[in-house]
Amino acid sequence: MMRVGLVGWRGMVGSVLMQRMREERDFDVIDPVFFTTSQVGGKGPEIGRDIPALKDARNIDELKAMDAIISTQGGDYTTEVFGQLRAAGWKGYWIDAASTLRMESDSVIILDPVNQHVIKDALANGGKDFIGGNCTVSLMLMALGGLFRENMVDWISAMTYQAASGAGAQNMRELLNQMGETHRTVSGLLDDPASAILDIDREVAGVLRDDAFPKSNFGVPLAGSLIPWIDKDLGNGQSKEEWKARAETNKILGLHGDQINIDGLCVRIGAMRCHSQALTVKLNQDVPMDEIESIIAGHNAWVKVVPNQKEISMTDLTPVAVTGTLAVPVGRMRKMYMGGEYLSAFTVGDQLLWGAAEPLRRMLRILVEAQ
Ligand SMILES: NC(=O)C1=CN([C@@H]2O[C@H](COP(=O)(O)OP(=O)(O)OC[C@H]3O[C@@H](n4cnc5c(N)ncnc54)[C@H](OP(=O)(O)O)[C@@H]3O)[C@@H](O)[C@H]2O)C=CC1
Ligand SMILES: N[C@@H](CC(=O)OP(=O)(O)O)C(=O)O
Repeated sequence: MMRVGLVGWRGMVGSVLMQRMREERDFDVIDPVFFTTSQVGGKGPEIGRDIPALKDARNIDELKAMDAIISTQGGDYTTEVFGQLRAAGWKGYWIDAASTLRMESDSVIILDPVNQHVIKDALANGGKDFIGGNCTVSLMLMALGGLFRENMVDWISAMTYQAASGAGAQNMRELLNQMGETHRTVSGLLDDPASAILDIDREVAGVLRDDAFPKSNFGVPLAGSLIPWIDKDLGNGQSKEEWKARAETNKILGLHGDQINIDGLCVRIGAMRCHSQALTVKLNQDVPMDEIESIIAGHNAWVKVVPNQKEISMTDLTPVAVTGTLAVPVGRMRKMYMGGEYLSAFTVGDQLLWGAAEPLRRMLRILVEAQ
């Protein structure tokens, strides 16, 4: 059995990974070794059998004994350890959720329902570094994979509505604290049916703008508001999150020279762990809607076409409907006034599942099956 080192398993992405690996009985087909940066000698996660005490995630000799390592520990850890490991002659497979190595020429960005061919080619050519994609990009490709497979996409504009979880566990907590604090301020007025809504609104605006409002993680209020910037400022008017859409999509699809243009605006909203995106797709040709829907629906087992009707869009095409599931609904699809080649679509996906953990465990399965 492959000896697989797991680093970052108790973090938020790592915990979702552990849950999925237990559900899919992945631990039955590997020999797992759990690492930590802070609790060496401590107890690892429950996987249904005895496992050794936690090993030191900075001990290169211990890491070198692994056939594969999955890291959900974060980019700083990857930066610190990966180079040392390779320099020490380690030839194992490195599977990582962090963005650090994504655009390296030796790396493949993994999303096997979309790019199994790219992954298989890399393995056949001795590829060892398999990196999970940006959550927003992976979820967009899971939704529209059929259009890409049929080479129907000319360009896409993506307007995103990204959940607090993308910023980390502390940010999810902060969002809830912000919601609670906001409600607390006006709960007396809310209880009084005779109170004026504009008085309530004034109180809410006051608390959101108060210096004491809990915002140390986001820097600004997210509850009752939004944040129209995610990740670094690239200095050209674009955020790094926006830059990833084109760069990563083309790499995932194995296209060279950024053949497909994708650009847009990335916005943080007060959802917990589902990212949503409003997409304008410029098709290469005017294809009838029923054909488009069947191409999209037939691409993978998780994408679900939601009819473009009010009721079902409100129930099935939301973060609340999708959270904690692998389903990737795509709906609000119609041709736009601009012409038959312009398709509008809206999609939602759990950014901790397909957006982070799921592609990693599936890559491990691909490696196990290739043994
Ligand atoms: N959040 C996201 O949406 C996405 C994140 N990623 C990548 O995954 C990386 C990890 O993200 P995320 O899982 O959110 O990070 P977390 O902060 O939840 O966990 C990272 C590490 O922090 C340590 N840690 C310290 N205190 C605690 C605690 N109280 N509970 C749990 N862990 C603790 C653990 O390491 P130890 O056991 O060694 O102390 C853990 O593995 C990111 O840096 C990013 O590179 C990728 C895609 C999406
Ligand atoms: N930046 C994403 C989360 C993330 O971790 O992205 P990346 O893996 O590309 O750094 C978000 O904030 O929603």
